[in-house]
Amino acid sequence: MEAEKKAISLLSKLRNELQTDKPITPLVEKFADTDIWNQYLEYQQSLLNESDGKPRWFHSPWLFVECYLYRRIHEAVIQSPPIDDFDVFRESKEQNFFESQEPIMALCIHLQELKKTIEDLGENQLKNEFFKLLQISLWGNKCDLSLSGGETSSQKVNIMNSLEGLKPLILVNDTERLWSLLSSRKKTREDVPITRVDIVLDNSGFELVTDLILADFLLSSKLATEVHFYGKTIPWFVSDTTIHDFNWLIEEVKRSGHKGVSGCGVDWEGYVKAGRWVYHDHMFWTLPHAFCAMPQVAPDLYAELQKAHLILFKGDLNYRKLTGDRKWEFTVPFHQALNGFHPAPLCSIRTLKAETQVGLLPGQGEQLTVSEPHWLTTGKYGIFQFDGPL
Ligand SMILES: O=P(O)(O)OC[C@@]1(O)O[C@H](CO)[C@@H](O)[C@@H]1O
Ligand SMILES: [Mn+2]
Repeated sequence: MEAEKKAISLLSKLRNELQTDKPITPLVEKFADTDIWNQYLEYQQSLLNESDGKPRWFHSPWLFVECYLYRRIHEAVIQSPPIDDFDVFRESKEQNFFESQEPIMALCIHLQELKKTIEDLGENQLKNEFFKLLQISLWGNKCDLSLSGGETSSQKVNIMNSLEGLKPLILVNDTERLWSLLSSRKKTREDVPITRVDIVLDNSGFELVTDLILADFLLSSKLATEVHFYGKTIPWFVSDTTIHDFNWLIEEVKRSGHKGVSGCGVDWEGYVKAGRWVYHDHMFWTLPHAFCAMPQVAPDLYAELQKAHLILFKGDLNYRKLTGDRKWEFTVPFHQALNGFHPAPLCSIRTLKAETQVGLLPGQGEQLTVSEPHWLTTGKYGIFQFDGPL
């Protein structure tokens, strides 16, 4: 109880600093990333003129301040042993999973049925299934909990029946590029025995299920031979996936009373055990840096990503970090906005929840602004945006 009281008082102090626009203060508790965070704060300070004073909550770049908020929440917890490994968002993540039971069941059963005949599918049928599961993983990204302030944001209906209707909402659709990359590698499998797809995960709960279904399909269809996942090392943006969430979810799926569903859990655990699914932790994902800083800040992680043949970046926050969260013109090419970040061919799979979007056709963004002023932030629209050699 003493520890809880301490954590709560640190959190109220944090809330007060935020609400009254106090200066952003250095982190105090020694942790693996503390020095890097404090250096980044100094860097933000160095961007200001002397008369501007210190970085503050209402005046510093949103990406930095928002990441800092979640890092400070974590600091309040690690300063309060013995509850220093407590995940303050765990309950809402688990609730999201349980509230999405029906569509989860429908997806798992669909996958199990598909796998029974997958060897006999023709090229076009396989491609259609690939596109379907990609779209499910895209719309799964609607279900994050930070946009709804932690309020329930689960998936209630079976999304498979809605895909056709949602297609016009995909503003950039580079899925053909993903297909041609993976299917041409598969055709030359004898010369290229390994195809590695890396997935930089976003939210746990329903979205993670859609990502694991896609990852299972990649192996079952032989479009990939191994899938590597990246999650967060600390609780992050309410719903983001940690290793605990990843293992917990597989275990829950395995424990389902429905055979089709539990079969998925058994297969997924098997992939992990066999090393065909590999989960990686790295503190870089919970730093405030844009991804173009990765070669300097986390060269080991950059080198790991370079081993992939395709990297899928799930979600809105990853898109903001890919593009540096800048106010780009809508027509700036994605390649340019990546600002030198090209570890391997990559694709952002994201529903739009923040005001950064590049790679649109001339006039496309302006037209949307006229008809729907909030199109950038509601999560209604989505993109598959690819960058890689033609
Ligand atoms: O990365 P996700 O889960 O798709 O979305 C997270 C996110 O949309 O939630 C925040 C709103 O509170 C945004 O800053 C952030 O980009
Ligand atoms: Mn998220």
